[in-house]
Amino acid sequence: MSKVDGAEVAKHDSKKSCWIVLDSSVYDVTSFLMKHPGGAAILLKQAGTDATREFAKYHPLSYVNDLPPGSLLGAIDANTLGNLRSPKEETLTPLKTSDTDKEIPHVTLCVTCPDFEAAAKAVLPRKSYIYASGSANTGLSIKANLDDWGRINFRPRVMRNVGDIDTRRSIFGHSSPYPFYISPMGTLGAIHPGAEPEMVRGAVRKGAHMVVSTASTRGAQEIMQSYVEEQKRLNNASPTRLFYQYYMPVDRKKAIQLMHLVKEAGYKGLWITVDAPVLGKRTADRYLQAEEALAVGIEEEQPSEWESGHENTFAPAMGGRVASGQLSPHTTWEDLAWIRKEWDGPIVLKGIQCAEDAKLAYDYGLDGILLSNHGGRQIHTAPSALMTLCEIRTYCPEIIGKMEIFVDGGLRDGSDVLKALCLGATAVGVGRPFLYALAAYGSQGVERCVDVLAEELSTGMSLLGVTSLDQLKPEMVNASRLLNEIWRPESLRSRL
Ligand code: HEM
Ligand SMILES: Cc1cc2nc3c(=O)[nH]c(=O)nc-3n(C[C@H](O)[C@H](O)[C@H](O)COP(=O)(O)O)c2cc1C
Repeated sequence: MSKVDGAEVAKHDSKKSCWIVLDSSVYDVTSFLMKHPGGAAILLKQAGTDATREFAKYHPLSYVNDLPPGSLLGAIDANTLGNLRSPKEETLTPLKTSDTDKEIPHVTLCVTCPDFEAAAKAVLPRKSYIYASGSANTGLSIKANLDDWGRINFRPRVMRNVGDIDTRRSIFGHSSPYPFYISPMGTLGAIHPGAEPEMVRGAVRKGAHMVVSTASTRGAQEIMQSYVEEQKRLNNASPTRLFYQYYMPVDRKKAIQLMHLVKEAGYKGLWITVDAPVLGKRTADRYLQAEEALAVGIEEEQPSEWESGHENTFAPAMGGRVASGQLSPHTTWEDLAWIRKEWDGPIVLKGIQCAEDAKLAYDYGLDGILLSNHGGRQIHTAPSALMTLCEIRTYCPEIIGKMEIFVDGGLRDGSDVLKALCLGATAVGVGRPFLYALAAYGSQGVERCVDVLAEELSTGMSLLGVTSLDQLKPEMVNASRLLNEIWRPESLRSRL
């Protein structure tokens, strides 16, 4: 293939013809513009330029293999790089760029989870902050997540010799110093240049478990490699284990390939996300996309084929990739049978939002469920995980203690973890606080965030009157407000 001149690439800078350079190769992405799950605007902004640096924030290089056949035009002529266009002017003022020389408080000044958000907001580009903080529709789901932790009160016991506190908890037999773990979050390359491996290093140093997202910037094997290296540095002393969050590829063969790859890499459990058959309406992202589209001269961006969730020509092609965030609207409970054949480790359904599905998951023999509404990013006016837990306590209490039950969404104080555990949860997932800590301080921030939560947790235990987590009981909390508001069947039944 002949070399392509930078001046020629620079000419193809519109939606009629859009070329970009990635890792010294020139690609014609014109036919891919409307198929790109991240939108056409971001590609058009890079049209005629070397997009390698921007691309690496979001994707592993292997993504180029998923471009339509014939997209590769050849290698860029290295002597003509100066003729390339520079990316279109950033018309949206970033909050600030992600350079590390920005003034942010010293990490020790972060003493609560919200402090990490303030620090992250100061360093993250606007697009990244919107991606992280965003939620669905009018924001009522995320509001319920945040509020409901405060709608349960403790019922502390006193004079109980609480000098010696043990906060340990196991997840599928893997002990951790804490009953909380880092939730899976995609595209961490847009949050910190070290992306997922940087988060992993912080987790390993503190012994916290972490669930890795299918939509990670770095591949599943590379992330596991960073885990192995950090463990080695610590003489394999860290109890941290990595689990894998699984967005099911639409194509069965690719779905199986991905599962095998994840298993071989050493992930300890599969957390299948079931609350995202299609992407929720991420309102703040939509405003931004519209602004970006206008800035590059597309009046209105149609939802990409992938986003619309209909028959989907793109997703199957992405299926076998190590890291790709595709959603399959076709998954049903029946799929669990073949998944079980391919994956012999623990399986958790992530995104259970009512007692009926919790019971079904139990009947289908799942190892665990995660009560979650995806951090308020999927369905509008979703129940909080605590509300769903109260529903389970009321309508199918028999499943509590028989399978591992996790909750996530809106946890911002370590002592709140105790409320979920009193009501029967195994552990709590924490998302954004870790993401913000990573954004502002890298792995050091992740460590600090673990410390903040752990200290609040341990203090909370002493003040509640317990010394170990197995002493927690439902009567140690007053959950009446949530219990009063749970769903009631129209015809009275006491069990599902
Ligand atoms: C060249 C081939 C490309 C392919 C096959 C591709 C594929 C994808 C896929 C599958 C997603 C969905 C989420 C995920 O898996 O992470 C996505 C999202 C995204 N992509 Fe690309 N992409 C390409 C190029 C680019 C380039 C050049 C950029 C930036 C310069 C970019 C920026 C983004 C962004 C910002 C998102 C949204 C991330 C999010 O909100 O989660 N992509 N892309
Ligand atoms: C920026 C961001 C990205 C996320 N990406 C994923 C993902 O790729 N897969 C997934 O199952 N959940 C994802 N989630 C949801 C989290 O796993 C978790 O359910 C949620 O963040 C918990 O709420 P919290 O952020 O309020 O703690 C994401 C959440 C955020 C904030």
